[in-house]
Amino acid sequence: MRIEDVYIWDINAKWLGITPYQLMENAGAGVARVIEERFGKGLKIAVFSGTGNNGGDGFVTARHLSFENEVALFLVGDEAKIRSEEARHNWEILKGLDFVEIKVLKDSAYIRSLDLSGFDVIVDALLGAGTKGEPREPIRSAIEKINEYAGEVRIVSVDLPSGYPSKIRVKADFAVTFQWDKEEYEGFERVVVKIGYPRELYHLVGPGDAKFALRKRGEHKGQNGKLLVIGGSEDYFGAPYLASKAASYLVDLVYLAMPEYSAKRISDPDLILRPVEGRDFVPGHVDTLLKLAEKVDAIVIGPGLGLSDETKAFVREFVKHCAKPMVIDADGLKAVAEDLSVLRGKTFVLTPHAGEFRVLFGVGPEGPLAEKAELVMEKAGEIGGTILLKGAYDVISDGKTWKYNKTGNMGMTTGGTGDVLAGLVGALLALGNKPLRAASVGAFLNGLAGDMVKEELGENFTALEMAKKVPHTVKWALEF
Ligand SMILES: NC(=O)C1=CN([C@@H]2O[C@H](COP(=O)(O)OP(=O)(O)OC[C@H]3O[C@@H](n4cnc5c(N)ncnc54)[C@H](O)[C@@H]3O)[C@@H](O)[C@H]2O)[C@H](O)CC1
Ligand SMILES: [K+]
Repeated sequence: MRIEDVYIWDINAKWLGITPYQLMENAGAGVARVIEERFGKGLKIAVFSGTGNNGGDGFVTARHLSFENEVALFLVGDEAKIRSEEARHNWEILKGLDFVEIKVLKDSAYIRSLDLSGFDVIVDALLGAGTKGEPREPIRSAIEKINEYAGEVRIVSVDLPSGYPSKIRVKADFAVTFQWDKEEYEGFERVVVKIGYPRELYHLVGPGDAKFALRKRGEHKGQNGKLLVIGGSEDYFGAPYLASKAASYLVDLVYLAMPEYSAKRISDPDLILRPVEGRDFVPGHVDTLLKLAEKVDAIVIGPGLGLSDETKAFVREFVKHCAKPMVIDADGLKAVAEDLSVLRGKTFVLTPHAGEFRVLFGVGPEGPLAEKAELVMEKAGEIGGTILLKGAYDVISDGKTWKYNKTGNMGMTTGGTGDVLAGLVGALLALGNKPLRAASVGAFLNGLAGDMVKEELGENFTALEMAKKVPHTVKWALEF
């Protein structure tokens, strides 16, 4: 688990109803418990808090320890800077108490004059996962003051030694960190305490994943992703249009390559049409499209292509020579199913439903979620890419880990919802997301769009209404 996961878990935990207040209470209670287990009670304890949530954990720790210990709480910084609601809430509680001595320290010189020799334990809750760069004043002086007592006073850090990973960090006996050890933490002893997360958070896709996936890269035109959608045939033009329309809300430019015969049916100013001659895609179109592919960040290939041998040969030839991240969907899946070797060395997401999964791998995904996940993970590992298995719960795996998505509803069995999904996954790839996150968040937003449309129109809706809901799903996720 990485620090980024902490923020995704906190947001997804809130989505499940586990509030940041509960997490902070459990974090502070956990630190207090470990301190009393290790050092006993009736102690003189100094808690140093910063103005972030690490400091917030310190406020809770101070309150819990004050029940059977003498506690002094030093806030280092301006209390007006205490940012989060949960940290402020715990600060207000502390200020309302009488047995905890509180000092607000803003002046580095004063901090450097402190005498901490009378304390048995110092709790370091100055900086945590939100640290950026070397510790700045007055936090820096507090770190150096605490370090004067390393070896003679017990020093316990909350989450990580403040200042880490810079060299100017608290010399802690150990850190009490939360829920799991983090990959980035090393060089100091950690004690892990749980703070109330359910195991589902390892796998369930939520607004936390979406927030990280939707961070816009630059604000300049054309930096926020370019996507090429390849689809359509003599009989179908709706599918590639739906994929393109949905994607156009997330990326700057969407090129839509279709046979000219059906391209005539599309007139949407948001899309850049790139018709190719004829009625269906054939191998002769590969070079033209590979040239077009050089201009974009990701590709969706498959919606509405049709299943003629020529078209399937076109798909395999294109995939074999394409160097960009690809979503292979719908008829494109049946084309590559005939020769999976074209996927070797590629970056891709396959988006099969159960039937297409069976065509691809000769086995149907049955049974409970965990069994399906194992199968999807095994097949994704075998083909070296990411698979998004669509279903009541979508299951996504890159062969190393797996995710599942619960958004969506039965109204989405209507045609075209898979095209919207393929467009969203392609757009998220084009925004620079890795395939696992692009596929997971694509499934999440697609289902959310379906849920929002159902809210409005009931269960009879079209995929076009879903595509038009995409901006609302993005807004909801970013504001969550
Ligand atoms: N799920 C969990 O693990 C939980 C963790 N909790 C605690 O939350 C902190 C992370 O809180 P956050 O507010 O994001 O950041 P910090 O408190 O670490 O610091 C931000 C704070 O400090 C200022 N700051 C940042 N860098 C510097 C610097 N180099 N010098 C000086 N000041 C700096 C910044 O301006 C902010 O004011 C995590 O570590 C856990 O302790 C939750 O409480 C419970 C769930
Ligand atoms: K800390």
